Amino acid sequence: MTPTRIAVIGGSGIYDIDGLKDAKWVQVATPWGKPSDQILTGTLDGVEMAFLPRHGRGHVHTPTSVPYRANIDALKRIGCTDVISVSACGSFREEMAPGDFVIVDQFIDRTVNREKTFFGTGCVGHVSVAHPTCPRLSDACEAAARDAKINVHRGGTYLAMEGPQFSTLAESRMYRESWGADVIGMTNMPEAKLAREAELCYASVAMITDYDSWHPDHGEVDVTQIIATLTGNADKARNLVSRLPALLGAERAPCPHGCDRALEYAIMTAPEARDPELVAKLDAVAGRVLS
Ligand SMILES: CSC[C@H]1O[C@H](OP(=O)(O)O)[C@H](O)[C@@H]1O
Ligand SMILES: Nc1ncnc2[nH]cnc12
Repeated sequence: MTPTRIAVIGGSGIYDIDGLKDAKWVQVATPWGKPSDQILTGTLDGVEMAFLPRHGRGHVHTPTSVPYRANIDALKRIGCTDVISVSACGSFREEMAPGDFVIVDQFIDRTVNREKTFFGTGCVGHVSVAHPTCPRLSDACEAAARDAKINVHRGGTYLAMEGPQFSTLAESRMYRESWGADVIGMTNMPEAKLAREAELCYASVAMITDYDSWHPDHGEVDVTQIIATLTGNADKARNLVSRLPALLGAERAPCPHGCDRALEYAIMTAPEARDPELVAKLDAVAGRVLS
């Protein structure tokens, strides 16, 4: 058993969490640049917690400019073991209504303008993301949502788009009808891929704010409508997060799905061919297998 440290990455509308004991905002330096903001650390029910606002306090970063690699490195560097992403999303399903939460289990990555890996020339690694979210952590998120009386759907495919503009009507219909996506957002990729490379368990809680633009009765999505739904969603998300420490516990057994061992056989580059500079940058993310 090893100590649990739960990280929460807060999306649009969620810039802090309440109730942390010994709460302190800390700056974490990383070889991948500055994270989106300082990280709020503390304990909740005796479990170590870390909260990072994805867009920064004041919502400074666009979905494209979020420093995804620095964020995941920083969380790993301070000892986080589990990462829960809480994000605002549009829905492609009538039954996934604004105000509902979806515990996402698959992604379609349509982002094109982001750094998506910690690896590179001189240290090549390939991890599997066939199952990009952690079932154990997703179980805890689902249980927390049910305890908090949130209308929650287990499982769903999240289409990650580049943004920052919302989709055209033709794209919205294609994602829904041909591609089978359930929800749409702009940030869970490459975050989930990077969490896997960093051997972190990752779960995604999608908070539905709108029906994107496909729904004949709801017209096109706009930010005013999203913000109106976000306020209620943010309170529900805080309630969900407050229940996680009791469900996950202060000590954790190795992940039964292997998230914490994702790099075991992933690195292809022969030790003598590795770039020492890149290997040094990978100290937090891949130190377990590189040192
Ligand atoms: C405020 S609407 C669009 C914006 O909201 C979502 O952000 P996050 O995933 O961080 O909650 C969506 O992905 C867009 O970035
Ligand atoms: N419809 C939508 N498309 C993309 N990102 C979103 N975030 C919230 N609603 C969204």
